[in-house]
Amino acid sequence: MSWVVVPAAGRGSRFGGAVPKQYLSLFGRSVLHHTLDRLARHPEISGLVVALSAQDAHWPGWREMRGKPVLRCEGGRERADSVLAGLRALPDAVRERDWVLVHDAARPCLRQDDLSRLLEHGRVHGVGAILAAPVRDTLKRATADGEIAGSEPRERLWRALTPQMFRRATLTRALESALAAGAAITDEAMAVERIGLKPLLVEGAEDNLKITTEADLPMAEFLLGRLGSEA
Ligand SMILES: Nc1ccn([C@@H]2O[C@H](COP(=O)(O)OP(=O)(O)OP(=O)(O)O)[C@@H](O)[C@H]2O)c(=O)n1
Ligand SMILES: C[C@](O)(CO)[C@H](O)COP(=O)(O)O
Repeated sequence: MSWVVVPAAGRGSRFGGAVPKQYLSLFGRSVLHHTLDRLARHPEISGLVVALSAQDAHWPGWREMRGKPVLRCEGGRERADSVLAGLRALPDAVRERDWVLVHDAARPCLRQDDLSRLLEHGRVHGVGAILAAPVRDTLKRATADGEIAGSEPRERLWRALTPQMFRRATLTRALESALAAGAAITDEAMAVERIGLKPLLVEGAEDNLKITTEADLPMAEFLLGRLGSEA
């Protein structure tokens, strides 16, 4: 059984609008509710820690989801600060070598079988693992003027998704080191790579969408509707 840290303290500046995107409605419930519900639904998830903005005026105060405990903590300036705060807010019962997952609040379309596969392969591999999707488009590098400077070979290029899973102590120390060094960390794996470890890539569904811009919300609604009460 594993706990999940859910970074939900972002402002959604790329999305825009007065309400942070994690609180926008999909089928009458917030994005965040859908995300927490999909995590809590999985039999191997034992609890959730949600990192919230200090200015969060929308948090409904959930204390449990599907009978599993929901704790909250104050997030930080960057996503990595929020994740570290969440790790520090985990119950003492979560031991240093226990596996902990991190999953974006803005990803409500997580599939149960993807979560199962991540847990299975991550535990076997032993260092840590992330859900990811292979790049399927040709990638171009741009000049400052928006012209094509060159094409990047896409062999062995993957898009990092979440959840990402690591042992509590490994991720805590890796994030503390990265933040102390002022390193730009946009996912947990980067912090762990930085200390010389090689987490495993576990292929996940392309529809594990991160709601980032306005165009993503109707897409998330379509994908969530298609998942239904799925797996
Ligand atoms: N200081 C931060 C920044 C982001 N997040 C969370 O990290 C996830 C992924 O981040 P992103 O999609 O970038 O969300 P925002 O930071 O809100 O978006 P933007 O960068 O457009 O402001 C989101 O669930 C967001 O709430 C967080 O907990 N703490
Ligand atoms: C963690 C992540 O979702 C993996 O792709 C991504 O790095 C988050 O980036 P954001 O700019 O904080 O949304």
